[in-house]
This record gives sequence, structure tokens and C-alpha cells, in this order.
Amino acid sequence: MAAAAATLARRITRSGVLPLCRRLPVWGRAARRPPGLPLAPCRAFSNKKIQVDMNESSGVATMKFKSPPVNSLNLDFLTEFCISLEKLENDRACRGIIITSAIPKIFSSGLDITEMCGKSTEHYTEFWRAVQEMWLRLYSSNMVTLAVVNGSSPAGGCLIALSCDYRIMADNPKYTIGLNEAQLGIVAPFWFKDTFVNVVGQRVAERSLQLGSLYPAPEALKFGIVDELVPEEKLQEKATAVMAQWLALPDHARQITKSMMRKAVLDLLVAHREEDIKNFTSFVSKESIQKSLRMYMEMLKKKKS
Ligand SMILES: CCCCCCCCCCC/C=C/C(=O)SCCNC(=O)CCNC(=O)[C@H](O)C(C)(C)COP(=O)(O)OP(=O)(O)OC[C@H]1O[C@@H](n2cnc3c(N)ncnc32)[C@H](O)[C@@H]1OP(=O)(O)O
Repeated sequence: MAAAAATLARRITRSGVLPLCRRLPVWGRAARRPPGLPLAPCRAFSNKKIQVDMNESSGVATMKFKSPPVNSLNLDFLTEFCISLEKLENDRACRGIIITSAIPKIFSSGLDITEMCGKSTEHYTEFWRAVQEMWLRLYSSNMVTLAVVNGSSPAGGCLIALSCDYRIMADNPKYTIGLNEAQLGIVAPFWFKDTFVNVVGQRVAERSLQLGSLYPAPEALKFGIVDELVPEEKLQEKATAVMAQWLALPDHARQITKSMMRKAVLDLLVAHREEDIKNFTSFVSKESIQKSLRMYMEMLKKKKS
């Protein structure tokens, strides 16, 4: 596992573009399972920050974020996330993934702000490439991707949910979700924006992005950021039912349709990846941006006392 992580990290950071394997539609992966063979009911693999349980009889993997205190997306987390996605993508038995959190009340707090503060240009480059890689893999996945948002999910956490095919959120107004970058004095990059527009439409996205709005769950439902609200104790049951509904269709038709809907947005980042990294590094390296991020971190810490 450590060797695989190191290899992937090297590939992400050195070669520039990690080959996005199996991006094109896979024809009926479930149909290739040898008929009549007994299936092991469940397999699991776990890294430091993400637990994956694979149910082979349903072909559904559950990926649980378990990086306390708040599942922030640092370089190690992103690398593990990419490795887990790659493993599942290449596993013919896996047709769907449920992405959720093992940390109570938090889905993910978004990008780890400390990765964007006081670091070198090389570090910002490596970090941003990993963020891009995570999104490219998730948004282009052939599997059915279902976000079970069982806690707050600002910024990068919201991006993960938006990149899935369907979003179920716990029906709790204390949990918020949204792309709140503007509140930190930073700007959601074009592919965050495009992903958001593809889910909620231009008007809601423009207003929400300019205001950096974080929506309590009921409002998130109203604006289409999530598809359903479910009492927290019913999330698992609902996720299983929704997944079964999506998996009832032939894989190839769903996959080609998904690829058709998302291709333009994916292609844009692939074509402008290096430029996007340069924009990010020069943006976060500005003293004014560093100051905003430091103040935001201080505000988070003060809020406690
Ligand atoms: C020209 C255009 C060019 C564009 C170029 C690109 C520009 C840059 C784009 C960058 C995009 C950024 C995306 C992001 O995701 S930024 C991150 C945004 N996240 C947030 O705003 C969430 C902040 N956190 C919270 O609101 C709360 O912590 C939360 C609701 C998640 C949980 O609250 P709770 O009360 O349960 O926990 P605490 O607040 O006490 O937090 C516990 C500790 O965790 C630390 N923490 C929280 N969030 C983060 C984070 N995102 N990164 C790092 N650390 C985080 C918090 O400080 C506490 O730490 P301590 O225990 O040490 O005090």
C-alpha cells in the first residue's frame, strides 16, 4: 500500500498528467463476471485516512473518510483518495461507490488550508495537481458515484459531493454545504464553477459563488445542491435503494450518457492543466491571499474559545 501510494504520488507530481485510465465507457463490466462462480460477500481495504468496503454481491463499494478532526483534504488524503478510486475503477466487480464520512457531523471541511499557507511554489504545484487529479478521476468515473453527505461539507468537500452522480444529505439544518471560497477571500477555480453550474444551473451558481454561500441542508435541497434529504439514521438504507435504482440500468448506456454530459468540462481542465496550476500557485503566493487565509484560520481557532 505504501509503495502504491508512493508510486501514485510520484506519477501525479513528476509526469505532469496521470493517465486517466478507463475513462472511456466500459462495456457491461458486471456482465464479465464469470457466471456461476460464488462471490465473496465483502472485501475491504483501508489506508490511514479512507476506509473502503467492497460488497461483491452487489458490486458496490463504500468509501468512508476517516481523517480527524474534520476530513480536510491534504496531500496524503488526496493521494489515498486517488489510489482508492483507481483500485475500484479497475475492479470489474465494482459498479458503484458510496462516498461518506466516518467522522460525526463532518463530511469534509474541504481543502486543507494549511497546505495553501506559507509553503513553497513546488509544494503548491504538487498540492494543486493532486486536487485536480482527485476531481478528474471522480468526475470522469465509470462507476455510479453516490455522495452520502452526513455532515457539513464546505468548499472542496462540496466539490466532492457535486462531482458524484447523486447526493443524499442528512436532514439536519446544522449541516451546511456550498462553495464558500469567496468568504475566505479566494476564488473557486473554473472547474469547481463548471461542476457547480452543471448541478444547479447558472443563476444559482453565480449568486452562490459570489456570496460564498453555505446552505443549511433544507436550503441546499431547495437550490438543487443535493437531491434528497433523509433522516440521518435512514441514510444507509436510502443509499442502498438509490444505488440499486442506478445499477438496474445497463452500465454502457449510463456510462456513455455520463461521459457525454461531462466531457466538455473535463476536457477543458485536461487541456489547461498546467495553466491552472500556474494560476493557483501565483494566486495563493500573493501576500494579500496569504493574509486572508491566515486570518480565516485564526477565526476558526477563535470560534472555539
Ligand atoms: C484568477 C483565479 C485563480 C483561481 C486560483 C485558485 C484559487 C484557490 C482556490 C482554492 C479552493 C479552495 C477550496 C477549499 O476547500 S478551501 C477550505 C474551505 N473550508 C472551510 O471554509 C471550512 C472551514 N472549517 C469549518 O468551517 C469548520 O471547521 C467545520 C464546519 C468544517 C467543522 O467545525 P467544528 O466546530 O466541528 O470544528 P473546528 O472548526 O473546531 O475545526 C477543528 C480543527 O480543524 C481545523 N480546520 C477546520 N477546517 C479546516 C480546513 N479546511 N483546513 C485546515 N484545518 C481546518 C480547525 O482550525 C481546527 O483546528 P484546531 O483544532 O487546531 O483549532
